[in-house]
Amino acid sequence: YSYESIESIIKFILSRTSQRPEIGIICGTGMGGLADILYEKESFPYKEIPDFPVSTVPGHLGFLVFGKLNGTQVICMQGRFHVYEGYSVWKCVMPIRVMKLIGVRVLIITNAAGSVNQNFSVGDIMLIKDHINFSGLGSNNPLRGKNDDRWGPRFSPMSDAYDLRLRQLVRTIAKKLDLDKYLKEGVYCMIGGPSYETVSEIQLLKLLGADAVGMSTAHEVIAARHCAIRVIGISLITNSCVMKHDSEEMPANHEEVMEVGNLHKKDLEKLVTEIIMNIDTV
Ligand SMILES: O=P(O)(O)O[C@H]1O[C@H](CO)[C@@H](O)[C@H]1O
Ligand code: HPA
Repeated sequence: YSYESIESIIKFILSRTSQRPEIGIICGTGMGGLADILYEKESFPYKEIPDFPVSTVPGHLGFLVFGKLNGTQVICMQGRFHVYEGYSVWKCVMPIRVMKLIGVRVLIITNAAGSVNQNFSVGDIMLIKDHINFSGLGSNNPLRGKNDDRWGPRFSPMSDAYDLRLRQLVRTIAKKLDLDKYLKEGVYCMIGGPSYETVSEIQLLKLLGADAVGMSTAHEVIAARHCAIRVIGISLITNSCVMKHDSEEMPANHEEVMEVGNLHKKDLEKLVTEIIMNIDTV
């Protein structure tokens, strides 16, 4: 997508809504209900937006939702794009650039993830402090190809990808909401999927310093940071990864991932609502 092609998508969308949000949300698997915290909603099915990919994964509805929360305008992706769906990585992150041109300054990225850290439990919320972009380390990076400086520089730093002050805000809010017992902080590892990891792969990720694993987010964060959007990353721990060979533990499965997403939707809604209401303080 050229800069100009994103501009024409923007033209299509903005001619259909008067809302101009500065805060974005990406809903993880089973967390599409996060859009329910908004009122005066205007929803656009992805399939009706020119040049937009469509959602193909259960638990990802496929709507771009504009709405308000306590007077603050928000844009929400009810459904994200994964590389394993067959989309190129640059195509998966295209909506981030759409958000940028709409005026988004802060993006709250949520996902469902398996725990690698054995101190984490299902239902915990992991505030992402860093990521390991497993496939991106090879060369499957969303910024690969000709750089357009209107988005950002050729070489983009990532050592400060997960905004420190916003993380402090999330910690404070979690305490206030009495969610701090569920709040963990750690490193998210993005793998390509769609197969879940083998036991040896999980052991490898653990050695590398990963606390949770999933098949999304890192590429989105890279695209967001490239165009100077500040990022909050939140993983809901939906399953414990099997760490030992020949164990009787239940293997990862998408039904469980979606179910846990739904089960803890209220906690996430409370957290995200409070974040949005306080974001201007940082
Ligand atoms: O990262 P999100 O989209 O939340 O979903 C996670 O859950 C799915 C696997 O169950 C994968 O898509 C994985 O990335
Ligand atoms: N592995 C990879 N992706 C996931 C998992 C997992 O265990 N759970 C949710 N998304």
